[in-house]
Amino acid sequence: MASITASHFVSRSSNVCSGAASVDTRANLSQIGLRNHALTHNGLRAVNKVDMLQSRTNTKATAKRSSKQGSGTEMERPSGTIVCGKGMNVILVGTEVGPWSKTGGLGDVLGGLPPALAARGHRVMTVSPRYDQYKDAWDTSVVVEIKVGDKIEIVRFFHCYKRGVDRVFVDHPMFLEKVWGKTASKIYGPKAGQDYLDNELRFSLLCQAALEAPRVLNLNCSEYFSGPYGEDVVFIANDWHTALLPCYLKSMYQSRGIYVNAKVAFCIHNIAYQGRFSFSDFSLLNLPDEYKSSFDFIDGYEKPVKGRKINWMKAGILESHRVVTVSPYYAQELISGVDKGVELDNVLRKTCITGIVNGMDIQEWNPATDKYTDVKYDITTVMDAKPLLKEALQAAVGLPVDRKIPLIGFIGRLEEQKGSDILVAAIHKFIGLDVQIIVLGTGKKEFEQEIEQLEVLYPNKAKGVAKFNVPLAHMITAGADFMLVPSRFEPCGLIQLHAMRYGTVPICASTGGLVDTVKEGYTGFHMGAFNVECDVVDPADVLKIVTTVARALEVYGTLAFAEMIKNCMSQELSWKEPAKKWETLLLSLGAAGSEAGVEGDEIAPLAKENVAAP
Ligand SMILES: Nc1ncnc2c1ncn2[C@@H]1O[C@H](COP(=O)(O)OP(=O)(O)O[C@H]2O[C@H](CO)[C@@H](O)[C@H](O)[C@H]2O)[C@@H](O)[C@H]1O
Ligand SMILES: OC[C@H]1O[C@H](O[C@H]2[C@H](O)[C@@H](O)[C@@H](O[C@H]3[C@H](O)[C@@H](O)[C@@H](O)O[C@@H]3CO)O[C@@H]2CO)[C@H](O)[C@@H](O)[C@@H]1O
Repeated sequence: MASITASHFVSRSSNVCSGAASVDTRANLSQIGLRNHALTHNGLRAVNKVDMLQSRTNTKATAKRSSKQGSGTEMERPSGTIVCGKGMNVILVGTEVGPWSKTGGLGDVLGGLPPALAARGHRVMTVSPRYDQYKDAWDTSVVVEIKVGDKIEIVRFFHCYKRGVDRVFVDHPMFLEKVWGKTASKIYGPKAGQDYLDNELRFSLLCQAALEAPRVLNLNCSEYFSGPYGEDVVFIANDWHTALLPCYLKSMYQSRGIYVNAKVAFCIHNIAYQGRFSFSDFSLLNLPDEYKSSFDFIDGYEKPVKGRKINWMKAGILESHRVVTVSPYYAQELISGVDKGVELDNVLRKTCITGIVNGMDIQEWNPATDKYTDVKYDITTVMDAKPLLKEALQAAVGLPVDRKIPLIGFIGRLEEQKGSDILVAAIHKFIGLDVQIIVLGTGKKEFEQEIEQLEVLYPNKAKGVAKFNVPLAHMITAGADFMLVPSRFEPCGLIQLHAMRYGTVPICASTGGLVDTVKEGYTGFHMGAFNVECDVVDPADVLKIVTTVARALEVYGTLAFAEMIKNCMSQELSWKEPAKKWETLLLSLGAAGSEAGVEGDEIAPLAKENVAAP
């Protein structure tokens, strides 16, 4: 994408728009274009060879489900039992789902939000590619044929049930053969900045498979739900890779009386990646011509081709029933102008966009139980534990071990978005202070080389690790005193949430979700907003980092600093509140079968397992 080059720019939930409310622009169009390959009840041939899951059918659960659908007898509820199955059938679709596949925050969200929705009584499925031979996911033996480009592809579904969520994995060589063994780095292309040439076909296949999954998979792992999800579902499509889902929903299914009540919420995790391709590629998507206008896009850039293009994200925004992003402040930024809206600001102004701040996975990121750290702690023991964890971290990366020296961490994808280039320029200026810094990230080669140079220049003060290293990410989050987040733009940001839960005080740019989640002087230090042009390191931004780091170091070790650590740790940062907001939003779409999920004691065991703070 152009630089925040064409690219990139420019309360916890809010709606912003300047035009009419989100409208389903095609709801009344009668669709033609039946697919020209084998069709059965669902428009695709579902070959349900052996339904291995069927053997686990739970009749009690079936009865509960039936009562929800009004076709059975309401079961008597003994007091104290968990009541689920009154809520929605929610299907989240995405290219990453943590912990199975993750290159960054998208994987975290698809990992953490679904269990929190399940804990509110909804039946929840994720659909994502099977990039690896996941040990915990079984072959359902359910196979469907899907037309992708001009070929019929055979797709198999794998499945596991974890933390109240059906995790469905779409198995096809376009995913497994390319990515096998490299889930953290090769999902989108052979290396950072380089995409697979067939990404449009890969993600077309994902979207179509995701539309099949609720209808063809007979899932019976849950004690509370059984059978296929059916057609009364609401989809959450995530980022440009899933933008075809609402288009296929209408053109292939609703036009033929299938999924008539189904709805789609389209969630933007990062508007910098939009899926812009040659205009002629529209023919690869197998969509009726009347959809062309939703994809039609002209920019001034030459990549991937000069001039007129198709833009997947634009179509996702226009064809979905609701557009969401991952923080209210980012929602405002997106409609503020062409820079921050990355040329989709005008489209978003028309459709409306709602911002809901992400939560974080408080099971994976828990200082009291973290499997990657030697010393466990909570808010009562943090001041004793952190110096020990700092020493362990210093020793692990080869910096001089000294618990008194303030230590700054950085974790992130090394893309322009994250501002690692601005940070490196600032390090040259502040490294003379009494401070150490550890930078962890992977991404663009030039940025990886920059961070790796740090230890050459400042062997006793700085260390750059160009690896995707989850244990080290946890050690930095626990052992550092400060977490630097110098993002040019940041839709929400999870790094600062993880940091605060570990009592590591963020020093952050004032953009996107960083504005919504970090309070100056109370839970962190704000540097101000940075220049969003990605191809310049603005000296003014370098200065902002240097002066704010100096300001933070002055507070380090004082009573005020201890207070900030406690403020950080005493916050509710889990998915619990965001899940409520998502629930309200999804219910407002009126997907059939929707009822508010149950809350409190009745679902306590599930809720505890999924979202409650230990
Ligand atoms: N080298 C490395 N080793 C180990 N772990 C690493 C790592 N580099 C990154 N990570 C991990 O990846 C995740 C990054 O999450 P973020 O939300 O901060 O950013 P990202 O830009 O990827 O996500 C986008 O989507 C999310 C979700 O909506 C938004 O919060 C965000 O603003 C948006 O840009 C964290 O869990 C972090 O620990
Ligand atoms: O979870 C981390 C992020 O994952 C997604 O971003 C990926 C993006 O969607 C892909 O298209 C690709 O981006 C490359 C882009 O296509 C290419 O033209 C060039 O600009 O390089 C980009 C980086 O390689 O990879 C991205 C991950 O690195 C998701 O869309 C984001 O929201 C997440 O932040």
